[in-house]
Amino acid sequence: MAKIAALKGISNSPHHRRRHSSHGTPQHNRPLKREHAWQDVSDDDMEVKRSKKHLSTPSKSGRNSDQPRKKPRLSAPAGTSHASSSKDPSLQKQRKELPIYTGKDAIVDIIRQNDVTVLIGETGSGKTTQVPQYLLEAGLAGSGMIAVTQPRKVAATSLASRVAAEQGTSLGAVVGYSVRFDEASSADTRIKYVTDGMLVRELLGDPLLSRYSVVVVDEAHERTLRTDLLIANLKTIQKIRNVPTDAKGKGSAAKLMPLKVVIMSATLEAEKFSKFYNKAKIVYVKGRQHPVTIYHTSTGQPDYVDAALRTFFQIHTDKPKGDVLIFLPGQEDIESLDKSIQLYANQLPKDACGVLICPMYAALPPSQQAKIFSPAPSGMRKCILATNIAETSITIPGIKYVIDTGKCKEKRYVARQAGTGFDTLLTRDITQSSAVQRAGRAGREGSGFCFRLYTEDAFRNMPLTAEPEIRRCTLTSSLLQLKCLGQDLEELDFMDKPDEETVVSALKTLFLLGALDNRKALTPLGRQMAAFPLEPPLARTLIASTELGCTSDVLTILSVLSASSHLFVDTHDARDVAADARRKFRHPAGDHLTVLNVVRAYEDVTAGESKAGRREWCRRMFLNERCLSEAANIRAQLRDVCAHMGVDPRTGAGSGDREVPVLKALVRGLVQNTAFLQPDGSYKQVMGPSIVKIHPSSSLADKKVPVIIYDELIYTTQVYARGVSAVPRSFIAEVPVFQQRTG
Ligand SMILES: Nc1ncnc2c1ncn2[C@@H]1O[C@H](COP(=O)(O)OP(=O)(O)OP(=O)(O)O)[C@@H](O)[C@H]1O
Repeated sequence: MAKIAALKGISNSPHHRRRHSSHGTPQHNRPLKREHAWQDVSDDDMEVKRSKKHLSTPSKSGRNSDQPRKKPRLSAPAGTSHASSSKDPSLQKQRKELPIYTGKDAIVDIIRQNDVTVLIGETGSGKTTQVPQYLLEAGLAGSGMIAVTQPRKVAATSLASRVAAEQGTSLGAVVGYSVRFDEASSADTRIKYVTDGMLVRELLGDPLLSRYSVVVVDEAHERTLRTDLLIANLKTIQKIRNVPTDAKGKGSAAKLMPLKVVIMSATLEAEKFSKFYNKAKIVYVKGRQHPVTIYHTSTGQPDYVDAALRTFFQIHTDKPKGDVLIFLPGQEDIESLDKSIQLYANQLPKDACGVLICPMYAALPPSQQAKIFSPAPSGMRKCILATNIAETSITIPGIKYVIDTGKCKEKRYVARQAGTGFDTLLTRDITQSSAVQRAGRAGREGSGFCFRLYTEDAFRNMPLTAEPEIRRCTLTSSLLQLKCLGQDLEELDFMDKPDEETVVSALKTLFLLGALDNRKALTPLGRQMAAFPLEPPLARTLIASTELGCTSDVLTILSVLSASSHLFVDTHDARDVAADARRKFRHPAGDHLTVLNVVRAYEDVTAGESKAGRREWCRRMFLNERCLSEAANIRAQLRDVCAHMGVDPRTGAGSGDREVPVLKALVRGLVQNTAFLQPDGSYKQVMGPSIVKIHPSSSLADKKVPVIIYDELIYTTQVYARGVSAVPRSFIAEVPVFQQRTG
């Protein structure tokens, strides 16, 4: 690889030690200098060990893989053996080289003998891809399916592709996946990678998860709210399904086979999980296939974006071939680093290896995220800039170097007073678990390197794992789902109990939406709301639209709100230009109807323009085409759900006055997000103590209107309302809960 000494300001001396001194955002025209003194800690780093193939359990009764199996294998069920003839030999060879392979028989035996197994194995040892296949091949799934849960969509879909390839079948046949708004499965599917949220949703229609004989809860250390809901429910389900046949009685559970639960992670408080499941068996898979050498900086790096930029170019200049994965907390930092790398990369000499930058964050649509898995063109080094979306489970081919800034964004419930509050994203230091997972993204196809932009002491002082989401996030949607299952959040057997304040807030929201009555019992409206894959306020809006005859328009608006990226492209420096370009879409009532105007205009353009033409139109209008195309997909799926529920999704399409019914429907769902104008020009929440301002990106930012409703509050220097519409006061008074108050 050509050296890049010609790059302005870069020194190529290998041991250039200097204290890091820069602050603030990267300055693009400042010369780039290497500034880290790296400390190699791989030899004594406790959590990432060199290859030692070994399997152990803490209990005396556990056998390791060298011992003969006690029980003969069960015969493989129909639908499993047919795949073997077309299995790719090189993939089969790779499977056999994984550390977990030597423990295969022991793992199968332990899972066969125990209702719940906690399996801990280093990153890359083969847990997620192999254990489900071992169980299927050994017949442990019987005639049922194996569900493997993942906290994130991208992991579920990419793992399903890999395992389908290992099984020699097409995706959606023996191996499939199911994530929100996307599914690939069939009657033949035996292993299904699912997001934890999707499995919780399945509970609503099938409370005993009767289609599954094994549920593997992967990356359980993340303790997402949905994982915790699932873990609690699996315990209840096992109590019903796993009793001896003669004690089951004649109910539907009598026909079901026992449910096996496997809890997996590389970084888990195993004892805590084991205790929760009545001393469940713990199995450790030791050893990793390829070593990862870990470096820490000798001093802290307050400007982590700048530090990442320097480290990337140190690697690019000095290190052999191999792609780079950089972990950053959020989209803004990713965009900033993207620009900086681009700028310096453009100064590389013509014969130097080029840089292909691939951003990766949740707001990118799945098709865009999938691009990170494609190989870089020859003569280029791929540099992926990712949030913690790429932290667990996934294998990104080609990644040899990881740069870990040590930062992440965490959702946290900000309570202003009992019963009111909102979730906001805060940047914070990561945990040891995250650091280990991030390092584990290297060393999956060969040896790897991880450059941590924090000191070894900082690593040792990090908490082992993050606080469970159930202790720090809004519980509205989960509470509604539990109510549909006839369960109470307050009574369910959770590993960690939620905060009382958060529970009160969720109960209050559901009561205001009409999902619960004043005895906290589920109403028919609440049950209807839970059937839509939408947050309760949006589901309430959709249901209101069916009564108000504007379902078609409301579906359009909700689809854009449910897309993972924002519709409007607003950079700080071009905000006025963007506002000018989009002026023609602006609706006097605010952002929701403006969104509707944009989608209608986009549909007109879609009808007459090529893909390139549409993209160019979006660029000129400062609109995010990815958001619009994703919204179109979501809309199609919501229409299907509506049709399934007997609601005509076309209601209101093309008819006259759209403004009044659409705003009324939005008020029904966003009733808790109402604020009144104050004499000083700010707005005061009607159902909370917060003083809010309209976000500068809103079409109402410089207007003073008496009453607003909004999609969300965000907390930066102050509390801002985003996605705002002006509504007449009379619309608020029409909401049943207000009528009850005044009546
Ligand atoms: N898509 C893929 N392309 C290439 N190799 C892959 C792919 N997926 C998995 N592998 C190989 O299989 C190995 C095991 O992956 P697997 O996800 O099963 O490990 P794991 O123990 O679950 O790791 P983690 O704890 O990081 O999720 C990887 O290290 C890699 O070598």
